[in-house]
Amino acid sequence: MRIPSIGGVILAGGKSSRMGQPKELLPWKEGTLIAHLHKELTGAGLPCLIVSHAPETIERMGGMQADAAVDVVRDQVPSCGPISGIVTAFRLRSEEVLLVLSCDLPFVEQKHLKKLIDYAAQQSDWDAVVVKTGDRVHPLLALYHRRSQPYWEEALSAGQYRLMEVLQKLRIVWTPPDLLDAWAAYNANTPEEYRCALEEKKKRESASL
Ligand SMILES: Nc1nc2c(ncn2[C@@H]2O[C@H](COP(=O)(O)OP(=O)(O)OP(=O)(O)O)[C@@H](O)[C@H]2O)c(=O)[nH]1
Repeated sequence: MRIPSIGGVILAGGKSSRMGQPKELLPWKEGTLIAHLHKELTGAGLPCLIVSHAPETIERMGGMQADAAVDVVRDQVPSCGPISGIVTAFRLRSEEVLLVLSCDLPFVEQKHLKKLIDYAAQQSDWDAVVVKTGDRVHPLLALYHRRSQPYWEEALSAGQYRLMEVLQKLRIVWTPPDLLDAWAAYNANTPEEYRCALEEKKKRESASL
């Protein structure tokens, strides 16, 4: 399916209660997790929208490249979980397709995003292309077509905030389990998972010396 335009979206409006501090602002590489994701999205040639509960903090602390385009906005309907962010992004952006990322993906790189986009372009008639690694699905590492917007809007108005329930209504293409490796979709939700990501990063750095 030809994809005329794609916008990148990072959801960073969660409570981070398991992490105990805002996950998106954890140190990562030369900056923060969110700056890393912003860099990978813009590196893949996509404009970037960040939907956050604390836009001022992100603009101040994110360490994002000053020259790259980024919009940081608040949820239009706050406190309803990732669906709030997805609806806000569809309302504010005009692209046909949104590449939606959670803010806690330390190992996502532009090569993964490009693979996902290339794969999606080869598929037809989808509302969503969602990453699957092994038997795990990753609805916040996914492409959503503007055709899916009414389903997100409807869920938000109905107070039904579970991503998987919306997904059940969409025409979904799941990526083949080997398109992206499990590390690419690894989420750091807890201090333990963040430590584990830091160890993996160190291993990779020493392997590349
Ligand atoms: N814009 C926006 N993003 C959200 C909201 N809730 C969660 N997210 C984002 O959605 C992604 C997945 O969120 P979770 O990890 O399930 O939830 P969380 O609230 O961040 O973390 P926990 O409190 O530990 O569950 C993260 O990138 C969150 O920042 C919200 O209300 N608005």
